[in-house]
Amino acid sequence: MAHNNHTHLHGQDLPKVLQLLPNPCFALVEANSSHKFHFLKAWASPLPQDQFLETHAGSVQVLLSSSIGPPITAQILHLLPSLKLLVTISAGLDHVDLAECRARGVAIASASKIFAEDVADVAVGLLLDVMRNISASDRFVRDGFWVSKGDFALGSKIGGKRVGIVGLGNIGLEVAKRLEAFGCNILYNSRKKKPFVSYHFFPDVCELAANSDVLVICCGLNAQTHHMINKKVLLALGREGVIVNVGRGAIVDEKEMVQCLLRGEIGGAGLDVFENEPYVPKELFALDNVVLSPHQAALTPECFTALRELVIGNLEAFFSNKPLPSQVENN
Ligand SMILES: O=CC(=O)O
Repeated sequence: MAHNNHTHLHGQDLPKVLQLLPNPCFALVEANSSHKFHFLKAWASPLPQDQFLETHAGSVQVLLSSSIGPPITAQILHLLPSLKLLVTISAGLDHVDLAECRARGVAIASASKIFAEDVADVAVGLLLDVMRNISASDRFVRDGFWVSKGDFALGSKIGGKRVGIVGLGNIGLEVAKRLEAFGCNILYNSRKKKPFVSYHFFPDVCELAANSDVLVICCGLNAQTHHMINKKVLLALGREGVIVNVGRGAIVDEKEMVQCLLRGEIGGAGLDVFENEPYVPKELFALDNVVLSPHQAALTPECFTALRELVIGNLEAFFSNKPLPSQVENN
């Protein structure tokens, strides 16, 4: 095809990066690197997605994705036989068919290192809030009850509490570091014992719950962790026990958790993630021992800037055959 628009021709010649859906973070990436990469937007094409992918099947080596929106399925990967790299702007990988990526030799770069500190801050914030009644106290004061009713219910001390971290990855380690400074005793459950930490390891999550005052869920969602925090684990955590979830909603059996909270079988919950977002079980709205947050633990402007740089770094590394800055293991 003859091109007389030089800039346009130049753009077409740049390495291609595919996006299936619009995303504010992809827009930031593009704003800073449109001179280096040609961003193909399936969502902006009049063609149906499958047809758009077929049109570019031979040339697309990189796909940008996020955990919001439709998953990266075997069917999508099948339509992209030249794909070599999936860059996801999430820490979680539960939206990706990892086995299919493995089978096709598609490398994955994620954002888990970037989000770890911010997510850990929110995990600790939720823990403090539930245990010291911060949000509930705020409502108490605003509603004028300090004047009309007097004292508010006591919270419990943070120092000395046994905190069981489920998933000692980037996020879990940051949670542990922060809560150690509060004087908590850190325990954990993970796929494998970590040789580089001295925290007590529990191979069984139910045992961990039975030995913890608080469980902080920091692991990824996969077939093994789906509903891993079931009724048995919740009952083992016990009447005073608090659950904090900054992983994925479906790691906890949400229906059982709601029942346990309603029956007083666990002490409280601080939740940034839910099974059916953005829908939150309504029963939770009336509970003062529950703190709710709209899956925003990772969302800070600082994080977005770092994320933009990380994505561009991965794209540059890939197209110049260098090691990827944030490749994840997919064995
Ligand atoms: O939930 C957010 C993420 O996985 O990054």
